[in-house]
Amino acid sequence: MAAVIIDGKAFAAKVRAQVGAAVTALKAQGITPGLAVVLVGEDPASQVYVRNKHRQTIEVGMNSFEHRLPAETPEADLLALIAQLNADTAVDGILVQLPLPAHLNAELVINAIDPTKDVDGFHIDNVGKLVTGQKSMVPCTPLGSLMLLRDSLGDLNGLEAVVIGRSNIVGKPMANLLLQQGCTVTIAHSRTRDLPAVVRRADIVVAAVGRPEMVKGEWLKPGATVIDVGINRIQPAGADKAKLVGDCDFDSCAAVAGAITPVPGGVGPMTIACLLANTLTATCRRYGLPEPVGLTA
Ligand SMILES: NC(=O)C1=CN([C@@H]2O[C@H](COP(=O)(O)OP(=O)(O)OC[C@H]3O[C@@H](n4cnc5c(N)ncnc54)[C@H](OP(=O)(O)O)[C@@H]3O)[C@@H](O)[C@H]2O)C=CC1
Ligand SMILES: Nc1nc(=O)c2c([nH]1)NC[C@@H]1CN(c3ccc(C(=O)N[C@@H](CCC(=O)O)C(=O)O)cc3)C=[N+]21
Ligand SMILES: [Mg+2]
Repeated sequence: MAAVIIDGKAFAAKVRAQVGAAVTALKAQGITPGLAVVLVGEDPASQVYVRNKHRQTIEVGMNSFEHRLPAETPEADLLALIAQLNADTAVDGILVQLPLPAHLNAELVINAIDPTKDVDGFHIDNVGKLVTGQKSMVPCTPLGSLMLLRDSLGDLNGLEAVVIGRSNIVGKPMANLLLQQGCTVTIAHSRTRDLPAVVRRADIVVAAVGRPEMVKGEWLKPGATVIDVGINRIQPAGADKAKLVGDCDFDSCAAVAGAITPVPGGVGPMTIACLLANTLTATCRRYGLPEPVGLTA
């Protein structure tokens, strides 16, 4: 049996429609949510994401504020911009695109953001709240991945989950969310011994590695649900155009999995949809309004 292909692009469109409807209702009360995105430097991939975020922010009816700074921007200037955005009443959400140029201390910069406006959920206050089960802003990629898993599988209690990757932006928050959902969670990484054997026990595999097509179908338990977070641009031999692939070898995995997200069209679109959902959530909390249903963890 071939796997169900999880349509993240379609799911993300539904999330954005729900966000858009909520924004329309807020605007009728005189509130327009605003998202500020800060991009330092000229990384081409980052430019594409920032452009997509801007377009989709406008499409759901929010205000979008873009701040593009030169690669050599001094840290003090970036911190001053963040202080200004923290104080700006038109700004409900702030995202600083990562990675930052090497001379900037990303940890310091992220922790300078007002945690209630930290729509990436990377501020240490939000990380601590997520780990201890307090209400927080949840990182967009893990939140979007969880929405897809709950839609595919329903109740996740008792399931074996293996998260490959232990980064602060994907692997660790994903593992914490799955733990909260009642999964038995294993976090694998570059030091893991016998990764195929670890992956084989999983009902849920989340691959966030950054290695093109690394996870093979033979590693999977038949029927497993596979969330492929990886975004890798590769140059296939003989082809003239670069191609986007995930961290999973799609064809061999789809032959064994029960369900799998494609790349593109899987987790990527959910990440941006959840960024908008988090901006809406931040706005509702700020005004003491009820939070949107189904858009938080
Ligand atoms: N779809 C989306 O919206 C998003 C996609 N991404 C993509 O997800 C992927 C992961 O991103 P990110 O978490 O930032 O990446 P990082 O490079 O920060 O982390 C990668 C993790 O994978 C582990 N790893 C590397 N090689 C191996 C290996 N051979 N076996 C097992 N584990 C390994 C590393 O282990 P160790 O810690 O030991 O070094 C590390 O924990 C990338 O492809 C990125 O482009 C990222 C963000 C959003
Ligand atoms: N502060 C911060 N927050 C982030 O959330 C953040 C970041 N920095 N830095 C970079 C990563 C990466 N990321 C993606 C978002 C959307 C797609 C996406 O929409 N992907 C499309 C394809 C897009 C394409 O063609 O390149 C898809 O998978 O279908 C991918 C990757 C967010 N990130
Ligand atoms: Mg406003």
